[in-house]
Amino acid sequence: MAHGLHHRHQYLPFESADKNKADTASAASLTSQNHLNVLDKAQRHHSATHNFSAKYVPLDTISTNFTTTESYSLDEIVYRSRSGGLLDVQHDMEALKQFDGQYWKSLFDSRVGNITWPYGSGVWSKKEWVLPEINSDDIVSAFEGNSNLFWAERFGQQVLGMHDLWVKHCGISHTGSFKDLGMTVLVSQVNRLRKMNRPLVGVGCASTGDTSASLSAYCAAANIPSIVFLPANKISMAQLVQPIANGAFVVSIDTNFDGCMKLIREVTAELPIYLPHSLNSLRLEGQKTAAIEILQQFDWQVPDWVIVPGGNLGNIYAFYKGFKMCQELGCVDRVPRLVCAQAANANPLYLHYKSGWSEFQPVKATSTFASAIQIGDPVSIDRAVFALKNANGIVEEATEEELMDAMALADSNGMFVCPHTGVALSALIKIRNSGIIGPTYRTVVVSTAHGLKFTQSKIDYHSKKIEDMTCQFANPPVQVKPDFGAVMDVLSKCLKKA
Ligand SMILES: Cc1ncc(COP(=O)(O)O)c(C=O)c1O
Ligand SMILES: N[C@@H](CCOP(=O)(O)O)C(=O)O
Repeated sequence: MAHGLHHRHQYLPFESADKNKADTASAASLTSQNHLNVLDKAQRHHSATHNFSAKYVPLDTISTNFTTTESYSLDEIVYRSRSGGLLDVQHDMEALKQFDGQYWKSLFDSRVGNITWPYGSGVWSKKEWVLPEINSDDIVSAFEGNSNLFWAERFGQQVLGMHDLWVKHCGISHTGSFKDLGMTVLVSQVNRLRKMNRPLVGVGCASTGDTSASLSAYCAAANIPSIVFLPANKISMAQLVQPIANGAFVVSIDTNFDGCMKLIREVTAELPIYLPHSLNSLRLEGQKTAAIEILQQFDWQVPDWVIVPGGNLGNIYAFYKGFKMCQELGCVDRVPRLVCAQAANANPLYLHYKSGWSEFQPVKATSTFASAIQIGDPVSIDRAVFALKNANGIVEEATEEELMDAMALADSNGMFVCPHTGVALSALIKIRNSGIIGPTYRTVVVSTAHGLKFTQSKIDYHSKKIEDMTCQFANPPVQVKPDFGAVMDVLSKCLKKA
């Protein structure tokens, strides 16, 4: 039950007597007295009406510390500030600061593995920092998050001479990508708005394949219509079939992602269809929990570097925001340095960084095996720049050959990563080779989608069918006759090589 996709209250309400029993049971498994105190405090605190809240404010009021009275309730349907800039979700930090860092750390830790609705989700276990005011009954969740932080011991040592390298597998998730972390928040809020009789007939996105998969799954679970605009022939078959299977209205358009994005923005300006992109900062509230989760998984020790592949550029900001909130609320004392990694064929942020952050120029993104980040005009560019400037960040790029080799190397060391993770790993290889990342630095590479969504790229690589690519780590299967002698021959050759 804990791992199904739920939108109804399938667990007992927090205040009920049975819930108290459930809490007593889970509390019994907690070892420290401190945890018991925190659970107790949290329970009292939740039974009383808490005063945690959040609202939309213009992003530039945060990035420039400029004070303004412009703000919007999260129950409003608004994507842009009055001046046309991006919005951000701002939490009432004073209310959150009434509890110290130790309280929050213990509270979040106590909810890991809990089946109490909705806290078993890695996102909703941090509900107070995500969407504090939503009623748990309105939440649509697949108990997303709590993803594996993999110690890439062999890859780290053999390829990079590093012993403290980790891969955060955000793609091992309900629909196979990190988008689930944000989509549970967005679709839950849409569910709430529809219950409030807001005129929303559905939710509609443009997509390179992962946002659409996630949107259609969460909408289907909550019986909310979803519409997806996909660039024709530019996404993997596995990604294409996801929204089709989940009953979305799928429109294939003969353009690229940027063209689809422009169209969906025009359509949502005309029709009561909600826009679920990272342009909509609600999504990032869920995505930021991956950063908090990394800190939890390191027992609240801050890693030195975190490397994130970037496309529409919401996620790099979400990571910054998660780390920053932990610092501001006393859970940790600093934020890690961030790297945003782009495919060289879709590298507007990289070019902007290399120009010393002079005026941003979109690019025409060309075909890349990292198809989900084939984006030339990212909607969250301002967020990304803000995050990188404040996290002493770096932007790096990877050619097709570099990203495919890095993906193949990671796979040959026991992972099965997507090409976007290949982009991040290849950025790491470059930064490590330049000496900026030293051998002992604790480094986390964020893996954003499941490798099984991108098998065609692996098939092309291992069959050495890619034009102008050596495919140096290809491992094609050996064809053998159905004959014992022939099989023994190939085996003895293979064993000699080992
Ligand atoms: C698998 C995958 N990795 C990375 C990204 C980049 O994330 P963002 O658009 O938030 O930069 C995306 C989507 O753009 C994606 O689908
Ligand atoms: N990779 C994304 C592109 C859209 O990004 P979003 O985070 O703004 O929705 C996708 O899968 O569509």
